Amino acid sequence: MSEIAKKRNVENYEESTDKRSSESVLLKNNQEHLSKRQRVEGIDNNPYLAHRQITKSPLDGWFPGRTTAEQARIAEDGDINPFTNKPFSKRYRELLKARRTLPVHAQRKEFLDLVHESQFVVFVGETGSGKTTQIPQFLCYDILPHLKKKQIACTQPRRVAAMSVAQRVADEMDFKLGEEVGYNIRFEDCSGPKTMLKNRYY
Ligand SMILES: Nc1ncnc2c1ncn2[C@@H]1O[C@H](COP(=O)(O)OP(=O)(O)OP(=O)(O)O)[C@@H](O)[C@H]1O
Repeated sequence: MSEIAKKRNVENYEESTDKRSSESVLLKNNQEHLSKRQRVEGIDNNPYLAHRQITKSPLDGWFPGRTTAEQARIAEDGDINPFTNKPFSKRYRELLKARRTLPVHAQRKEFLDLVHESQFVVFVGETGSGKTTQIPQFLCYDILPHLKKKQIACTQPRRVAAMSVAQRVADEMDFKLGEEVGYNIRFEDCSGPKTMLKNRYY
């Protein structure tokens, strides 16, 4: 091989390694855009598939109406809101911590067992124990109404209660009021096509 040809080969080699190393930086950067979850899971680890945004829902493998308190606890503690597929906010985590101290949370398993085996359940609890704000959320995580466009209806004794409870539940579930959680009072309907939990006063 002549000296010139040798030199050209070396140049080509250097050029191609440079190209490869810049490609790998590019891929590395692309990977940084992936969520932590996608990076951890091997299936999504292929940077060439990053554009497909393959994400597993925290509700995968759940049977509506046959869920457990433990499944709900894990989903509530997760990174992603299973109803919106958006990351949970800091405010959500603060509210969740407070909610977990409410008496109804200690009986979530018992409540779900009763709901699964009965057509009607009469649930009695102390004032402030969490009946109004927590029970509808337990049902959302059990029935998964959004999957079949169902809606959980909660009747309220007053207009203001319907609005304020809806706002509180929307905050606790990390939703925007009027989207997944809404209310309906006479002449005012604050809900939308995604609404799965509605507080009503007539
Ligand atoms: N809008 C709100 N802002 C702050 N805290 C709230 C709000 N709504 C409810 N809470 C708190 O959440 C907890 C549970 O309230 P919730 O209304 O679910 O209880 P409850 O068992 O239905 O009470 P009641 O029998 O009086 O209706 C209570 O400690 C209450 O103070």
